[in-house]
Amino acid sequence: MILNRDSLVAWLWEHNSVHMPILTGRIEALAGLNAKQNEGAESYQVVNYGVGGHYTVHHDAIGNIRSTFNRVATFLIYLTDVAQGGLTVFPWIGVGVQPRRGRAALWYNLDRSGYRDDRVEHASCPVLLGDKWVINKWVYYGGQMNKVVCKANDPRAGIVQPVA
Ligand SMILES: O=C(O)CCC(=O)C(=O)O
Ligand SMILES: [Fe+2]
Repeated sequence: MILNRDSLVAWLWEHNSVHMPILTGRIEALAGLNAKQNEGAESYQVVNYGVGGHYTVHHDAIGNIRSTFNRVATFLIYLTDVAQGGLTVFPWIGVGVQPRRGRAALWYNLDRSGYRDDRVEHASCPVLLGDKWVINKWVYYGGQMNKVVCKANDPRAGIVQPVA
């Protein structure tokens, strides 16, 4: 038994269903990021928690390494309402997200230098009543080159564009 986590996990790939590329397109439109599997992101991770199911405080970034394959952002989609419990909580910033079918949360795991931002440690509180289903989309740092760094006049790029 894994103590820090009690949930079932499966992976969904872009080619597994015609719906996946549509979902990816929506994530890209909302987040302004490249969320394509391999190129800019991981495949989808589907998670199911039953009563008592939880995930203790953790960080989605892999270690504290600057890697183009580290998870710059998390797009978490809630597939179900949960009758009681099951919130996603961010203890350092004091935010809790109540699962609601169709709701999504987006946060950045890395800072502008590519190191992990400890403030976004989070947990999934135990499900008290009902059943919780979510999908994770982890977006890679390196996949955003043409979305942010090389896009003219994007303030997130941190590059001052010469005024003509
Ligand atoms: O289920 C949640 O609310 C959060 C899931 C999570 O943090 C993860 O799978 O990394
Ligand atoms: Fe997480």
